[in-house]
Amino acid sequence: MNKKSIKDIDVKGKKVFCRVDFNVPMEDGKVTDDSRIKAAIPTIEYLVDQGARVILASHLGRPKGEAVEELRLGPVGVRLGELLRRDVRKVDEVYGPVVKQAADSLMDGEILLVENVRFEAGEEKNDPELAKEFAAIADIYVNDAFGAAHRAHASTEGIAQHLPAAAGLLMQKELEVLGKALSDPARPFTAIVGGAKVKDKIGVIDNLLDKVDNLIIGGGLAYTFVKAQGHEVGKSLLEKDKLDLANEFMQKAKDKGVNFYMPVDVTVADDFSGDANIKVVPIDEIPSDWEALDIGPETRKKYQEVIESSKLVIWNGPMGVFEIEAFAHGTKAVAEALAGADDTYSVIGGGDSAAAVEKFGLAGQMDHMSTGGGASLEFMEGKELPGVAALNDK
Ligand SMILES: Nc1ncnc2c1ncn2[C@@H]1O[C@H](COP(=O)(O)OP(=O)(O)OP(=O)(O)O)[C@@H](O)[C@H]1O
Ligand SMILES: O=C(O)[C@H](O)COP(=O)(O)O
Repeated sequence: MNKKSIKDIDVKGKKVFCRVDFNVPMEDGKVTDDSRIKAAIPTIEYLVDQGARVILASHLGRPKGEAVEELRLGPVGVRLGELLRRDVRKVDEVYGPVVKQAADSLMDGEILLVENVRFEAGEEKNDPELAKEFAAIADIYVNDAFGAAHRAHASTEGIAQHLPAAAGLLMQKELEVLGKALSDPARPFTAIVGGAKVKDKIGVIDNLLDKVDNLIIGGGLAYTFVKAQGHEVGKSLLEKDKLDLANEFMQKAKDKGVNFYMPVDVTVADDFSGDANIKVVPIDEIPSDWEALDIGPETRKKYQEVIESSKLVIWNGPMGVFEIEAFAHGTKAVAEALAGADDTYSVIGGGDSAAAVEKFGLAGQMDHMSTGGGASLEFMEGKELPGVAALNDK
């Protein structure tokens, strides 16, 4: 990584404004998945151990510039305190005199959590005045919020213009793992791209076709490719305006010598529900009034073989409607193959694939689970992330 990390700077006794991504799911005022909080702990502990005065800031949800009671960071602070086994002071303001006073009264190694930065309209507008307010309470800026690094907001980008700015340990790890995968991958290198729509994955497929040995397609987006190959897809998801693009991608794969894997059989249903009638059919026999909601057993087997023979796999997007048990087999088979393949380095590109892996209880067996959904997607598209670009070069 060519950006400064917290290990390159002296933080002792300094007030460090540390942007984290604590955008976690909550229910009834309790955090229901704390993986993103856990992922930030190494940076927070490092700062504490070095004697920094730590000011943590995060967004939660999309409150659109005003205070929303359910999106306060109180429960997040409580969970963080439990995980760290330390006091985490929490203020109910994002910036201003109360926050400044709390920050100034921190002793070395103490931690303060400010309120949800998206309660301020200036956050998402990257308002320079808000960025200056953030900078005014600290000596150093650390960005550990990889999940929000694709956003050019006041606490992810603007503030870095006013303070020495370095990456946290999570940010550093995400950039190193994803960066190495794209620039110097172990081979055979396989990408698995699934999810709902081709539209959302155009940049990723295009960029990965320049780099991978194998590209596996699954999920709802597969059926636009299936149709482009001349098969009927019934009521399956189809983006008619992306048929030419699907053909272009398949041609590009051929030109580049990339093995392009598509479903050979699918689970179809007569309704989008767990109670629907379902059956497995070959890919060229999808009935006109049925919908393909998962890859079939032959496809699972083939995809598992490709995974097992790969040295590196990047996975983004589920293979089917994994939220419904009957259509979760394909996604589960991919997750299990990645978990079981000891010689395969597995990178899960955040978002729904990460949620699926968590749901199957296989997270601990993956080599790298990205904490970024949109951010890892943009990274895989080859885009520069503003929250990274703004940090100081080494
Ligand atoms: N065959 C299918 N038909 C309809 N929907 C599908 C199908 N396969 C997968 N999906 C749905 O696609 C959704 C995930 O798509 P999306 O593109 O949002 O995922 P992602 O890229 O993993 O996530 P994120 O955008 O959060 O990173 C899931 O809710 C899943 O149910
Ligand atoms: O959950 C995420 O992907 C990040 O926290 C970014 O959230 P956002 O999409 O609301 O900017």
